Order: sequence, then structure tokens, then C-alpha cells
Amino acid sequence: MIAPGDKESNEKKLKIAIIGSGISGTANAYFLKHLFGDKVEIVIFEKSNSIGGRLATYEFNERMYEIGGSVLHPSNKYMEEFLKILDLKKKDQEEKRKSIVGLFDSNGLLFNTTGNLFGLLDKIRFLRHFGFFQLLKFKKWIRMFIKNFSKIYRLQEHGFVFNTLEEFLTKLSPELYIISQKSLENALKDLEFNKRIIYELASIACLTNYCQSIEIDGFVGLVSLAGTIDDLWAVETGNKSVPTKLVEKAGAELRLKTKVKYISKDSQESNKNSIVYETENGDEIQDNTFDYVIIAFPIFKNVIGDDFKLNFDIQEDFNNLEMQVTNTYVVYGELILFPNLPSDKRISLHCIDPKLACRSIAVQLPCDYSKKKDKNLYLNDGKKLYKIFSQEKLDENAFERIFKSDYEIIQFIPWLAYPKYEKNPNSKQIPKVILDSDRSRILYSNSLEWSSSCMEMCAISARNVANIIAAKENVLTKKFFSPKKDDIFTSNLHLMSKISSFVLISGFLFSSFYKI
Ligand SMILES: CC(C)=CCC/C(C)=C/CC/C(C)=C/CSC[C@H](N)C(=O)O
Repeated sequence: MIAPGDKESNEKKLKIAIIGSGISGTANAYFLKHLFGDKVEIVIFEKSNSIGGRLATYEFNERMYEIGGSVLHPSNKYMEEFLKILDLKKKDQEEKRKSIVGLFDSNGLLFNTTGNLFGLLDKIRFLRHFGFFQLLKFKKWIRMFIKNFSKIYRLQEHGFVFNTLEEFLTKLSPELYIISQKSLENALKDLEFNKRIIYELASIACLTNYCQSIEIDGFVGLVSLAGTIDDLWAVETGNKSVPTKLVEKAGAELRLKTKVKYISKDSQESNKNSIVYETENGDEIQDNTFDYVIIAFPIFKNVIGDDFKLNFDIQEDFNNLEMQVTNTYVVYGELILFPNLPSDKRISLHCIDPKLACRSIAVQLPCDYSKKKDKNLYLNDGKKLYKIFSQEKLDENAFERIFKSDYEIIQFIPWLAYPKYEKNPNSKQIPKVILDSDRSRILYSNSLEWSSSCMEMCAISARNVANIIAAKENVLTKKFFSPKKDDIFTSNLHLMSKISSFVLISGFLFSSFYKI
């Protein structure tokens, strides 16, 4: 799969270009530095004026809030380890009983929690609404996939690499690949989940995460569903702090406001790659000195063309790929959409009707939310800060149905947040990681994003790209996860108990044999 390495490559310093400074590009820089140390020179090209890509924050009343990628799952080991390495902390978890979660469609509110009696009543209502055994089966089913998915960490520590989605998922478990080839709806129906689980619970997970329906493939769906069974987390100083600090830690050269326009194999030297980029002043510069080029942003049909070109024969692979626009509004106002809901709770409403543009309306807590300091934040009757995800742009009429007329729009971003996933999973073509199969020197880190998009998937893809380059350069892969003290203790304990059982059993057999 990987084209063979050139012999003298170990002696010289590798020069690697990374295009994009989101979590994907910056994790690539970190893993490369981790594997190659001083033997690598990394240049990150970023067209905007700041690091982070789709991880972004905004300020409101002197506090920072997330506006882009906002949540992580407890199973996301790379992101957890980055926090330790970068000396960052997790944000405090919100007290669930202080908030109300509701589901609505075009007919109104279908179901909502009440936040009463420390959440006990809500739990009972939730179990009654969806069915106790169905919920149990649902959780068990998702847990099984998370467990299989988590095999990736051990495999990558030992140098595992993949070029296609099939290679990636089948190595973790064949079921994961099989589920990526059918729709989430069919996967849930095959397992005889009830209509509420399929058309309410699974639907909101998909609609709120990707503005998509349960017709998308089962793997994208599962990643969203993982968020429904566990408490999610975020970074106290904003998720954007991870890419920002990764660049520093990797010692990479960062060129902001620099737009890469062409990537091609160098015509003179077969192993070199050429990049043409436009600087802040509009100068066009060609640099032919890169041993590897890593594309760390999603390539889709609207960026391919005059804006960005891959000067070899694979452009058409991206012609069917589109990004999903998620119109993101931050509004400071008083919610009036469902007047029966109490106004002294933090409210999150999720729409399960794909025909309605507005997907979710949820109270926002600052990145550095603290249970102690903010125990009364947004628990008053008045205005609160809400984030709205909508598939279409909202006009004044739409806002006036949701908020009292003195609302203020604080932020608006028409994010190209996620890929537009194919409705028919069987026809889905995910681009390969290695874009130049003859040389393996132009690598597409975000290709996996077309199978599912979240921070951890970007980190897994980045480690994959670093492992591909290490294998090609004959550099031994180096462990990323530090062994936990507990792990050393438990593994020693495990060994000691095995030795003592062996001694005891042998002693017993010996004494019985010789009738001592
Ligand atoms: C295969 C399964 C079931 C899980 C894989 C583990 C994994 C990658 C979990 C991630 C779950 C998660 C945090 C989903 C949210 S997606 C990103 C979100 N929309 C955001 O804006 O941050």
C-alpha cells in the first residue's frame, strides 16, 4: 500500500507542508514531531488569520463561548491525552437537573424533561417514553461499537496504517464496516428498535449534530449516537486551545493568511512536491522543496477549481462531495417559542422534523463555566444566551416566533461545518488517504471526515498520516500514550497473581503426585 522508502531519507531533515491549522493539521504537526523529533521541519499554511479552523470561540460579557466544534466523548483518548500534554483542563459539567431538554416538531413540543426532584422524575418519564428494555439494548449496542472502535489506539501505537475507510473499519470490527454500508434507520430497524428510539432519539442525535437524517450511513449515525449515552466534555479555555497549543508544542512554522492554490508532484525531482501559495500581499510563490504534503481540510467540489487545484489526475474524485451549511446564530433574548416551559431553567430544544429549518435552540454556558461560580447563571426569568443551528438562514419573522422582540443577534456564522453525507450509503465513495498511490507523498488527512466528522476522528487520521510517513521513512513508531501509574501497578499485580497461582497449582500438583 505504501510506496517503498528511499534509502538515504533517514539521514536528512524531512520538510513537510501541512495545509490547514484546524485540529487535523495541528495534530498532524504534533504526531510528526513526536515521531521524528529534530529530523523534521514542518510548515503549516493557514488561509485565515487564526489557528483552529472549525474550532472557534466568541466573547460575550467578557467571557468566552464555543461557536464551532463543541463536544468530546469520554472515549476520545487522543483528545484526552492532548489535554494532559498541553496542560489544559476540562470544563465543569453542567448540573443536569438545572436544565430542560425538549423535543419538538411542526406540531409543537413532543417531550421534555422538567428538571425536578434532582432529575429522578425525568429519568422515570424518559424510561417510560422510550421503554426500559429498549433503552438498555440501545446503550449496550452503542457501547459494543465504542469498545470495538477503541481498538484503534492500541493498533496505532504499534504502527497500524490504513488508506481506505474499509481498511480502517474492518480492522476494528467487520460489523463497523457493515454498518457504514447501510443507513442508520435500517440498522436500527434490523435490530427491532421501537419507533420512538428510531424516529425521536436517533433522529435528534443526527439532526442536531449534522443537520442530517437517519438515512445517513450507520457509522456517521453511531458517532452521533455515542453522544446520547454519555456525558460529553469540552476544554475549559475553549476547544480551540488544543490546536493553538499543539502548534507551539510541535515547533511548527505557522504561515497565517497564506492561501495554498496548487499542489503538484515536482516535475524535476520525483520525491519532491511543489506548492504554489498566495501571501497576504497577493504575491504568488512556488516552493518545490517539500518531501510530503498533508492536506488537512475537507476537499469538496466548491473548493476544487479556481480556488484550489490538485495538479494530478484525481480532481474528479471530489466532484460529488459537498459540505453541509449549518447556519449558526448566537442570540441574547427571552425564549417564547413554547410559553408553557418554565423561564427559570436552562433550556435546550431539539427539532426532530427534517422539514423545519431550525434544528436546535440551546442555552450556552461559557467555556470556563464553574458549578460554584455560575450556579445561578441563566436561571433567571429574563434574557439568556442561546445558540441556534439552522439549515436555512432565519429571517426576522422566524426570530420573532422564537424570542421576545428585544432579542439581539450576537454572532452569525454560516459554517461549512460537516460534510453533506450521501443518503444512499452504498453509493458513497470516501476519498483515499494516499492521493498519489505511486509515491505516497501527498496525504489527505481529512479523507476520514467523509465517513464521520468530529475532533477525535481528525486526531486518529492525523496519527494515521504520521504512521504512514514513519513507515515510509523507516522510522520506528513511538508510543504516544504515557503508561498510567495505575496501569503499571495493575499489570505488575496481574503478573504477580499469575506467578503465585502458578506456584500454588504446581505445589498442589507436586504434593498430590508424591502424596506428601
Ligand atoms: C463508533 C462509535 C459509536 C463511537 C466512536 C467514538 C467517537 C468518535 C465518539 C464521538 C462522539 C461525539 C463527541 C459526537 C459529537 S460530533 C461533534 C459535535 N457535533 C461538535 O460540534 O463538536
